[in-house]
Amino acid sequence: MQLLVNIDHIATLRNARGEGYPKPVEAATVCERAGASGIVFHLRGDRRHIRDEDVYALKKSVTGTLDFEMAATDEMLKISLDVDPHLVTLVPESREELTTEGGLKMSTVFDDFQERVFPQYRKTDIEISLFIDPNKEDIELANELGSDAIELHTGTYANAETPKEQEHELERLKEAAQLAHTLGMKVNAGHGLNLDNLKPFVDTVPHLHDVSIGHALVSTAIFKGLDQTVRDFLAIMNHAELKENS
Ligand SMILES: CC(=O)[C@@H](O)[C@H](O)COP(=O)(O)O
Ligand SMILES: NCC(=O)COP(=O)(O)O
Repeated sequence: MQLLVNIDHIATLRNARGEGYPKPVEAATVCERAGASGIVFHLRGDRRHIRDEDVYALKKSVTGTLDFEMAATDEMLKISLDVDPHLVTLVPESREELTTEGGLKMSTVFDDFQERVFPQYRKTDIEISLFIDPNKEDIELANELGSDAIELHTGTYANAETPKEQEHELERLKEAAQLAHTLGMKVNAGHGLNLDNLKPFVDTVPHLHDVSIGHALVSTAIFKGLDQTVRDFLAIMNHAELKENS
């Protein structure tokens, strides 16, 4: 299981004053030195946080996995093909949302992805991951498309208000991970994970490959420092992995 740190909100802070700091690329270096296996960024159509120049700077400096999250627009396809990250994670996106609000509706995007999107990446080594909700139909359609990976949207779990709801969401995520793994896809996950909800998640959900964490990690880092915070998230993930392998 790998921790990929999403550094979008380092850019949010940088953009708040336009002084050029903190630099996402410097944050990425600290995260990798602290043990993160890679970096995620979401280049939004409205460029509200990460900007094109950040993407190219990250491509130069990140040594581990570089995960380019994006909506599957022609503009983003072109940039991602030029940048050549290890992984693209396709997500739904709307300008009005504060953050990604749900997974891709695979039945809606299937034909377009099959005809326009997948063929362009299939000429490259870039792996494709689809950000989807933990349900059978979306996972099966992701597999039918030939996706390398899915990223399970953990937001509903993260926002669960009662232990019962949380348990229900964990069960859905567990079944979804098992199905995707059985079908031969990598299982990634992320959205809304924090130091409180990460442990039950990694203790319950099997076959996790990349777990991407951003907003809560960057927020915690304000108090604890980025290096220590990455180590604290990693400790939870490594402990779960040791338990699984023992
Ligand atoms: C796909 C996902 O769950 C998040 O990474 C989200 O895309 C982050 O975007 P924001 O940083 O704009 O919330
Ligand atoms: N893909 C999910 C991600 O990169 C991080 O999401 P969040 O922790 O910022 O909600």
